[in-house]
Amino acid sequence: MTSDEQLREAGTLLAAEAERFAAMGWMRGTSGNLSLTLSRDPLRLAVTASGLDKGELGPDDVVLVDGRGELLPGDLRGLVPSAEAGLHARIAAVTGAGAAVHVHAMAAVEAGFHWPDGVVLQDLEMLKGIGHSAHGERVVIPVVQNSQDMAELGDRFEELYVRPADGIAEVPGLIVASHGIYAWGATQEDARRHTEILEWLLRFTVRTRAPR
Ligand SMILES: CSC[C@@H](O)[C@@H](O)C(=O)COP(=O)(O)O
Ligand SMILES: [Zn+2]
Repeated sequence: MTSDEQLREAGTLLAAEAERFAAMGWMRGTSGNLSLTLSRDPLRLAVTASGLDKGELGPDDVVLVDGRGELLPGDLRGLVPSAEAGLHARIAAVTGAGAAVHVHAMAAVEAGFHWPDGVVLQDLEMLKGIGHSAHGERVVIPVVQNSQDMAELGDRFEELYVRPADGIAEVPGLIVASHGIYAWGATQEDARRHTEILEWLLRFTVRTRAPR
């Protein structure tokens, strides 16, 4: 069972994370959302509430959702789960992530615009920060078309997701075209690191390789 106390603890953590991402300009206004996986069986996530200024969240601005991103009954506070809670839940279910971050970082949106079939990264030291080799490995950040239907977006994500195998790590990120990026990890610190490093990699790639 997930207690009110656990939810508040998650809220405290996610509010601090959101403030950090907002300060970087990646969660402008109400954009972006965050989740923590609180239990696996059944799948339960703490997810930021919808429509709030993500730079000003407090410990109570999270809700508990199920494996489809739906609000658990019994929460009478009138908060609505993030419109994208369903994709957070799918990412947690498919990848086993303990935390997921979604931001509208411009570099990710630009990269998705230039390379709608996936953004190829290679021979960059920062690739080590997402668990890949700095040399000689071709890493593709998948890009899916945007949708307002989270089940559809989840299916598009699953079609492209490659599980870790043969000593090769997963790619812990997904670009949603004309929208933003998701990144995840075992812990909130891992999800944050992946978000920040992916943003760097994408910004560098757009600056150096995008057609002008
Ligand atoms: C300007 S925010 C657009 C939203 O539809 C969405 O993409 C988003 O990132 C935030 O939605 P939210 O429901 O507040 O979690
Ligand atoms: Zn969004």
